[in-house]
Amino acid sequence: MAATNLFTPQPLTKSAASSLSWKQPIAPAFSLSMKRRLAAAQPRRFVVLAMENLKPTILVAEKLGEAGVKLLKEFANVDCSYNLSPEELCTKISLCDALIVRSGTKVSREVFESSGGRLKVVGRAGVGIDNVDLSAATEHGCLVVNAPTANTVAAAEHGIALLTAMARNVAQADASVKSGKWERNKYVGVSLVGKTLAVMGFGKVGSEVARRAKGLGMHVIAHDPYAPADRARAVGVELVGFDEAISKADFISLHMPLTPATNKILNDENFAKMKKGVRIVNVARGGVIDEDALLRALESGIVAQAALDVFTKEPPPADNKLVQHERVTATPHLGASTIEAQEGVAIEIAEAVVGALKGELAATAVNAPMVPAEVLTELKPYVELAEKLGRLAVQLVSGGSGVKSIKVTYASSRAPDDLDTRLLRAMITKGVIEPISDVFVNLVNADFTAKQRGLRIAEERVILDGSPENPLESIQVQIANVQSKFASAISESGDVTVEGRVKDGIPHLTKVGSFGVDVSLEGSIILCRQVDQPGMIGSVGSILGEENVNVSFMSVGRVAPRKHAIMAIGVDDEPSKETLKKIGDIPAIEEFVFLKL
Ligand SMILES: NC(=O)c1ccc[n+]([C@@H]2O[C@H](COP(=O)([O-])OP(=O)(O)OC[C@H]3O[C@@H](n4cnc5c(N)ncnc54)[C@H](O)[C@@H]3O)[C@@H](O)[C@H]2O)c1
Ligand SMILES: O=C(O)[C@H](O)COP(=O)(O)O
Repeated sequence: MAATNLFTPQPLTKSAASSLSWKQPIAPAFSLSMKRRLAAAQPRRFVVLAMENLKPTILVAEKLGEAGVKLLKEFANVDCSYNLSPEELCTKISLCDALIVRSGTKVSREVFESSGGRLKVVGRAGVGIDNVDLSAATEHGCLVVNAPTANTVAAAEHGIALLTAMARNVAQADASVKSGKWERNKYVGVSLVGKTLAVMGFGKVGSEVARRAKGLGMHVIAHDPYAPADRARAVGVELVGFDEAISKADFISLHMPLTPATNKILNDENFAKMKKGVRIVNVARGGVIDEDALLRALESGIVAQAALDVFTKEPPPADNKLVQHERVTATPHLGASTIEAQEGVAIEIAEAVVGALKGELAATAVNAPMVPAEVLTELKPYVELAEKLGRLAVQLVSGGSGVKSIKVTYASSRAPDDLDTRLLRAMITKGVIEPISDVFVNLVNADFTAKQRGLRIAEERVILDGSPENPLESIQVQIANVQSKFASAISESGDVTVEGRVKDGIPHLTKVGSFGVDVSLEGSIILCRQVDQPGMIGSVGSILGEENVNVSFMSVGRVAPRKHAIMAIGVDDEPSKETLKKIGDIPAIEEFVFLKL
């Protein structure tokens, strides 16, 4: 079975994409067979150029460590273009399959819109993804991945560097000495030992800062509404409420992401709650501090000093009053800038982007479910089954019926917690939406697209007795409140119903309406309802045979002998209209439908 590519996103046009299967890795699928064909047919120079063009293109818009660029080049054409204006980025992006940025590039909605559907992955070479419009990425089915771990230590070390440098006026004293002065009394500092440090945001960087600050003899408390208390306890840190943290602290170090909830979280109201003479370090994001309020707090003496690596606008304007302030130490967003961190980040993001372009699920996906590789391997045939059932169900609906409500029933012997259905739901959504629209659906945009189209998908689990060896016994897809072009597809519940299961790793259709069938879901399917009588299989088979349509499978499901039956015929080729008409003209056939998988 081909590798499952869960991220194959929107090619430029749907017709151009029809040859590209959801399950084919983007570049390798092209390159292997196409390269061989080109090599056989074309002069050598042309072949090289053609092969280059078949590789995906990755735009690296900010400086990335060499090791990462090298990794990217093994897989793709890499365009390293730094300092692009927003307009230049929008122009270039339509030629790129992936984009890699750091914090200096705004990946706005316009970027996704300008990509014309070609952009499949945005890689953020670092942690903070506040410079990427995640909603726009999701709406465009574009995966966003980041490199969340490789710069943690660098950021924590920079936080500690700023803390100690600020307390001892290192930057100010250095500038003074360089200007020829010797001001020993002016730059008397404060000690850290025994002082209380409030770490705001006890995640990766925050906990590393806490660990180091404890080593400096500080009393460390932390505030993080989402951090587990045992993780804090393990570092010897007490988790406290926001007000308690900021009011008890001699030093405050910020380590939370910039979100609507943390935007300007240090504002006039909260500065007023702080101890007079508090010192503040920010290596998180400029936006978590109201910079005007900080200036006022510095002027009023509430804040004695601040050390800032990040600013609301980067770079800050040259006359920025905070940067110019005597009691502020400023660095140009250097938290992640060590040789070691940049090499690590570059490799981490290159691997994530290449993996995503190959269709692998990224462990650092920001806007898609992260599914462990072993779960994905196990679910692979069920993922295929889910998409095909969606595709079949929607093709059974009469035009104009308006598909609005889908019920999916998963029958499994596993406990509900052991079955992650997000992938399956996404693929059913893809199967249902794609045949009836121009929208391309993937794991990233499936839920969004369903919601946007007013499509409700209800999921139900049926827990079976038996061995939980397989993740699922069957998947049933029902579309409610619709007419069917094949009346027998309506089950007793009144819904268009199809059900399938995986047998020996191959998806099978096992039920249509209330009729049991058994056809492997490969190629296409003809469904006929007939009066159950001898010779039917032969009649249909010979019409198809005369037209050279290869039959892969046939199965008959009936309510009772000599009553109604459903014949499901798997075909490798699409029969002509005339052939289908001849089948329809067989007197015992009451209705039939041709369904493409
Ligand atoms: N200056 C730099 O170069 C640099 C380098 C690395 C990271 N960063 C920034 O540092 C921050 C932390 O990075 P990280 O890798 O530790 O991320 P992380 O996700 O591991 O940790 C962030 C923590 O903040 C917590 N949090 C969320 N909302 C909060 C709130 N309202 N109040 C308190 N805590 C809250 C989260 O629960 C989480 O534990 C991010 O903003 C990141 O962009 C900056
Ligand atoms: O969020 C991050 O990873 C840091 O802010 C680093 O940003 P940078 O990659 O622009 O240095």
